[in-house]
Formats: sequence, structure tokens, C-alpha cells
Amino acid sequence: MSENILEKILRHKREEVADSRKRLPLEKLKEWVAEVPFAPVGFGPALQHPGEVALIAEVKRRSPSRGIIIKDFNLMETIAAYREAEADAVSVLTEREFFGGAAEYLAAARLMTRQPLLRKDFIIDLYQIYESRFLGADALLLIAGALADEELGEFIETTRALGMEALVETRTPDEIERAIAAKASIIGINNRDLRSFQVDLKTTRELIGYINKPHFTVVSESGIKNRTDVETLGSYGADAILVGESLMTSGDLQDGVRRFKGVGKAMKVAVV
Ligand SMILES: O=P(O)(O)OC[C@@H](O)[C@@H](O)c1c[nH]c2ccccc12
Repeated sequence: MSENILEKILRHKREEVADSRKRLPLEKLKEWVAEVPFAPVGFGPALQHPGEVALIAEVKRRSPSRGIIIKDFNLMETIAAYREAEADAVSVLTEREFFGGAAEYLAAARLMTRQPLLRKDFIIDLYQIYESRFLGADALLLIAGALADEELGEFIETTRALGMEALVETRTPDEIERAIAAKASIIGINNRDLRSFQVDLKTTRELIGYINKPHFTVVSESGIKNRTDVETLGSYGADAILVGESLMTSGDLQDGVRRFKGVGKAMKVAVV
């Protein structure tokens, strides 16, 4: 069988990290991280609004499924707009080869805003966790399907030890179980299948049932087009949504953010 896109990205990532380790050894990076004079801000708390779906606005230039998303991309303008329109958190894609991102985008975002920042990349090595902290991230994405059980647990632990939080992305009931076993507290449900690029918001409806809601924060990711979609996801009980493409192509970024904010979510039902 031919290699799927996720496998291809992960293979590229391994080469990239091996390169970074040569340029700046982990021990050195750890020393640098220890000198960072400020603590991360709370990403998890920013996603928990009583009765309202929180918005994570994503900085996304390109994707394997859509190609170029925005032609006249302006990083600083994008971050400034997300800040002015008060997105609850900002996700910055730092993957270069497939998503047109850059590590510098995250560092720039850190200079521009105090909103919680999520590093969106393909994390397959502890090295990248230290790197994320050094770039100013408050949280990072861990894709359950890209990590072995022990890695997932170890990566979540290291992320927390550095004061950050992990958003653990899942696609199946099995991955949710693994995320919970690895002590994740923020669980992402990706509506897009990274292998086929198919998007279906019902993925959130189906998978949220496997999560004992009061103990976790649930983020519905990908393919969210409009306010009606947010209402739908809110009714399923999602605490937050992660939106990239629809915001980047909205024409007016601030207006776009406002369109996705302030939607009600279903009450949590405590399972005794
Ligand atoms: O642009 P969209 O459809 O709104 O999706 C945003 C985000 O969910 C998507 O970029 C994403 C979800 N998981 C990922 C993992 C890696 C890279 C990107 C992603």
C-alpha cells in the first residue's frame, strides 16, 4: 500500500528533528528553556466558558487538502486581528513543508499577544516539546494516531512539566481511550480524516460519547464553516472549536472571529 499523507509528513518530520538536534543539541536547548523568564498562560481555562463554545483561531497558510488557502498572507495582521477580535486562544501552524508554517510565526505571535498560544505541528520527539516552550507556546498538539502509548504518556508529562498543556487529537474511540489512559485533560476530536481528507462534523457527535465530559475539555477540530456548525457542535457538548480555513478565507478576519463566538453549548451532565 502506498504511503498516506500522515506517514509522509511524519517521515519528513523525523528528518527535520534529526537536523535540529544537530544544530542545537537537546541539552543546550534545555539550558535555554530554563532561562525563559515567563510562565505559560492557561490554555485549558481559556477553553472553558460556562455555557459558551470557546474559539481557537488558527493561523494557517496552506494545507495538503486545500493547497494555498490565502494568497496575500500577512502574519502580523492575522495575529493582530485574532487579538483585537478576542479569540479565546490562537493556534499557530509551524509545519513548513506541507502547511507553509514556520517556527518563527509562533515566536512572532508571542510578541504580539498574551492570548494562549497553541503550537500546531507534528510532534514525534521530546525535542519538539522543549522547542515549543522556547518559542513561547502555552500548549501543543499531540496527535494520538502518530504516537505509541508510552510516547503519548511521556509527551503529556513533559509538556506539563514545562508548564504547558497538551491538546490530544483523536479520530477513533480507541484513540480516545488511549488519550485518557495517557492522562490527557484536553481532548481534540478531528472531524477531518488526515488520510482521506474527508470532513464530517458527526465525528464529534459520535466520539464525544466516549468522553466522560465533566472531567475533560473537548475541542472539535476542522471543517467548521459557519455559526450553524458551531451551534451544532455546541449541542453535541463541545467546549471549544478550532477553526482555520474558514477564518483565513473570511475576507475580514476580525469579523470572521466574531461570527464564531458567543454560541451556546450543551450543559455538562455529571456521570456519577
Ligand atoms: O482549516 P480547518 O478545516 O478549520 O481546520 C483547522 C485545524 O483543525 C486543522 O488545521 C488541523 C487539525 N489537526 C491538524 C493536525 C495537523 C495540522 C493541521 C490540523
